[in-house]
Amino acid sequence: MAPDGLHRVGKTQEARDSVTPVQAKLAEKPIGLLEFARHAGRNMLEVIPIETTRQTYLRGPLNIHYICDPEIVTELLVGKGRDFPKAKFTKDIIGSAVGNGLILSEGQKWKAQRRRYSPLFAARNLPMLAQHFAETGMEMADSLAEGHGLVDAAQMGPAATLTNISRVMFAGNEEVSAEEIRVGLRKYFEYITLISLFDLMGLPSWLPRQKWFRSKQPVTSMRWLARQVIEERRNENRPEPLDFLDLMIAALEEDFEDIETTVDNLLTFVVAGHETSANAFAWGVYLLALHPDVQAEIRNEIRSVSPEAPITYDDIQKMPLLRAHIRETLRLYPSAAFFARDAGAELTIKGIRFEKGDALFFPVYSLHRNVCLWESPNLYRPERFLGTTVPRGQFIPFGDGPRVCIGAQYAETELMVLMASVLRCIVFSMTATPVPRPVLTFTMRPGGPIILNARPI
Ligand code: HEM
Repeated sequence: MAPDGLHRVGKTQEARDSVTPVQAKLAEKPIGLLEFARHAGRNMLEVIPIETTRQTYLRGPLNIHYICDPEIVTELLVGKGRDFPKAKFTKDIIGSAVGNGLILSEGQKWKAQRRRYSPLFAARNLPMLAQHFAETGMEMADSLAEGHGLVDAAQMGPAATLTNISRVMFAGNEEVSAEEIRVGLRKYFEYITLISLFDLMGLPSWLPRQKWFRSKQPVTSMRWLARQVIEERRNENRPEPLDFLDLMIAALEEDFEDIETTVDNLLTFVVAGHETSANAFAWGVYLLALHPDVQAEIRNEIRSVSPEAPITYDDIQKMPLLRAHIRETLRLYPSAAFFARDAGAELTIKGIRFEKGDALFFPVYSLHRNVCLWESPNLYRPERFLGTTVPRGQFIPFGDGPRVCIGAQYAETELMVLMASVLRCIVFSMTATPVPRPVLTFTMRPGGPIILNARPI
């Protein structure tokens, strides 16, 4: 323990602080509505004012509020504003892909679904899910060991989390092949990544969107595939749940949910859980390549717990440094870098007045790098999350309150198992290829390839 009570990891703090991980380019000057629409569809980070990293509250144009004050964040997400609906534009953007599932539904419909699905994500199911994640992790480690050379971290993440989804949600079907699912999911993700400018501008939903012309075929096919998978598994009548889909079907049988809502939720979990975890994995590997000293310490931690056998849920409970690394990764690169609510009623918090209908923006990227809240916010310091508690509302990669991410523990388990499986036998290092800035469309992802060296030990 260092004299100031903080853990220090690896080399001297100064040596590590000399490297600043890549940052987003936020808007340096106020942006008009047309410019907003032009940039937002390409990269939403470009329209978030840079002041949001220097002050904790900013009044935007029209009825927009940018909120980075932890107390206001908490009051809006957990306190008086907790029932405010998701922003209408979120629904316009992803509604056609995920329907009225858990992410987008409101009121009684949302409550019933949250009650139904919460037990699926409970801690008791995580060891079973971890087994599937470990299988993917071992395969990834083997293929990296064989490849012996340059890798694109931005591609490794999506490949691994897509395999995990196929394993825990679509596995074991005879009628629908794994290849069909893989191709279907890829096209489906291409479709939802195309955020429509009109959606962001809040124009009427009957105006044509660019993505309509790209055809809704991927969504229709994916819904059809999901329905097939559910029906087929339902007919199997498995005595015990072996994966996530079994758990969903048990909920369907016990609670008489209609099958279309189950399809909505299967796709909701696929959408919410694939790209988010994939990006975190990519950024996490990049940060460790940038900080070889921390990488070596984490590797020692993993190997002292489990040198060879598949990583289990119990194993990752004994890896505090790896957990701190995942949290620091999600602070610097929160996959959900921005989310929003529409004020459902008039409310005053800390002297700031929110009118009914106002747009409440939570620019998580800026909150997590705000100079008023964090020491050296742009530097990678996993020890921030070792033995210290961050004030509520200051670190919200998974949101907070009743609509907090239902998959938060699933995601942390997935990320830790994948990282542990790979890091204990592969060393990542930087190359001369520049690292792209983050880009935010549906989630915040690397704006291009992150080329690293991967060397087996
Ligand atoms: C690193 C990975 C992940 C991140 C950063 C993340 C982030 C978030 C955030 C910030 C929210 C709240 C949004 C809001 O309040 O408007 C959310 C909600 C949600 N997430 Fe995640 N998520 C991740 C992984 C997952 C996974 C793996 C699943 C499922 C398998 C999932 C399913 C959901 C669902 C269903 C909701 C909506 C919950 C509700 O409204 O009741 N997420 N996520």
